[in-house]
Amino acid sequence: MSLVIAIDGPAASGKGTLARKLAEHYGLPHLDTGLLYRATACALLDEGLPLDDVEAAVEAARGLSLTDFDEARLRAREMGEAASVVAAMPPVRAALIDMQRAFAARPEGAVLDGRDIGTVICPEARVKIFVTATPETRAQRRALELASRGEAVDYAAILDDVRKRDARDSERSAAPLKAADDAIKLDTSELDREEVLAAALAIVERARNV
Ligand SMILES: Nc1ncnc2c1ncn2[C@@H]1O[C@H](COP(=O)(O)OP(=O)(O)O)[C@@H](O)[C@H]1O
Ligand SMILES: Nc1ccn([C@@H]2O[C@H](COP(=O)(O)OP(=O)(O)O)[C@@H](O)[C@H]2O)c(=O)n1
Repeated sequence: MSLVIAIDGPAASGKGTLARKLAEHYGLPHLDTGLLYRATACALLDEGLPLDDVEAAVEAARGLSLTDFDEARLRAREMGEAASVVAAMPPVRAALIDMQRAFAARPEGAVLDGRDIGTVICPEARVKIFVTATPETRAQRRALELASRGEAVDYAAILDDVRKRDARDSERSAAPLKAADDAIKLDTSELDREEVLAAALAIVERARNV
């Protein structure tokens, strides 16, 4: 049986890092679904269009190619903000569903991370993990990440971004950020990357052996 692992959680909780490590461990393909929303927003910004231009956003979403992302650019601070604006529009989410489900349907399985993987994209996933950490921890991690990429960082502004994005992602009506009822919560505030991986592997192995 194929192994689909759904990882969800708020901004900078460590979803992507964990998803990458799990994918490597199990030899599965990984899709960071946040990049889809970031790339959609980026296409609008590049064309000088407003982020609330639904038609243009849907067209940009439909035209995305999974192998064609400029990650360095997409992971810039302002793209996270812009992504959460386009991600609140139901037609944009609808335009991205098939691509994500097709990825998850690969015969060997897949690891996907985002906000709605366990709830909407892969409700039948064998393993669902909801990764959390305090806003302060997440802001600190994101500040370190952006600084290491050469972005000027202001911890207070990043904490403010994290809080605003949590609110926007949780309060929207379309696929809001929330743990699926059958997701296992993993608080990473006090754990380093290896400890998070070890805890997640224990969760996956338990789920596989049920
Ligand atoms: N357990 C951890 N402890 C410390 N730093 C972490 C941990 N997990 C991830 N990070 C770092 O925090 C930043 C955000 O992690 P990332 O996996 O990109 O989060 P997300 O995908 O949830 O936005 C990255 O720089 C990553 O290396
Ligand atoms: N499955 C997903 C993934 C991301 N998103 C949106 O895209 C934005 C950027 O997602 P991301 O996962 O790249 O952001 P970080 O958690 O890495 O900061 C989020 O704030 C969400 O608004 C979403 O709505 N659904």
